[in-house]
Amino acid sequence: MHKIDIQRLSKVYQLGRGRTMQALDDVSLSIEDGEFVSVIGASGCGKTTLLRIIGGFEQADAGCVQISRDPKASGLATSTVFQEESLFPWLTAEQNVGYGSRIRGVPAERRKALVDYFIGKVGLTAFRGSYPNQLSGGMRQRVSVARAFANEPEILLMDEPFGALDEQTRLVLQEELLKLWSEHRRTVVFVTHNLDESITLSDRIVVLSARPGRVRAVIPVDLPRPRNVVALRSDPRYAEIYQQLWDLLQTDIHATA
Ligand SMILES: Nc1ncnc2c1ncn2[C@@H]1O[C@H](COP(=O)(O)OP(=O)(O)OP(=O)(O)O)[C@@H](O)[C@H]1O
Repeated sequence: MHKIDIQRLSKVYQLGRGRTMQALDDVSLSIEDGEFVSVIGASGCGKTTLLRIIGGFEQADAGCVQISRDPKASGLATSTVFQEESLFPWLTAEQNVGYGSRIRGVPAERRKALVDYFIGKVGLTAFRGSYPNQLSGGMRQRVSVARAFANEPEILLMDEPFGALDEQTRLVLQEELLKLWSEHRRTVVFVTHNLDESITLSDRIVVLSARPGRVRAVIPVDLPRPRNVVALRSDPRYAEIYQQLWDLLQTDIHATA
């Protein structure tokens, strides 16, 4: 049984006055338990829409998404990390990280252990009492990642979580995410515009066509793990995959630029 089974998904947005916008067309995709899958494609091809439908934030017009739940799991089915800052500004870093488990009624002792652990894992123990506006952009995204893991979800949905960060911070956060993911295997669906990021992180990369998004190709990333986010780039296989992605994308990118 697949962890996520997406079958013949289509989405049409109603824009008013009878106008419509088809974002996705007949998208089918299966994602395995514990797999890290990235979704790339030209701007506006429906990547976020796909993620939002998987997360239950948006309804499909046709097709369906089936998530196979683990009967032993106590956490959420999905937890989402957005590109834009989604922390509660009136809560400290640790309160943000613990928010989901508090709402789920996780006992205080377990909640504290989860918060301590994940705040530590993203290197923010010294800043646990700081409010979001007292943290840098990179630190805020670390809090968002820690919060998502602390929700103990079966599936992590990540929508360009590092898109607004500078290159060095992005690399550091990619490395931290890879470490967290290898220690706490979750199924991850990761939307990005960044080809390097998709290769560095993923087991497979789903390339969507320009709008309406259709699955153009699914590229396996057969690079060994654990991966060093910088050293990986000198692997000849990395360059081959990059070229393959670029060849698939460039017609769409020229058409939509
Ligand atoms: N709520 C909405 N109402 C109407 N149209 C929408 C809505 N959300 C998205 N769209 C349109 O659907 C299409 C797909 O949008 P989506 O955000 O899923 O694409 P994307 O691939 O994530 O884009 P980007 O890479 O630029 O972030 C776009 O043309 C967008 O304008």
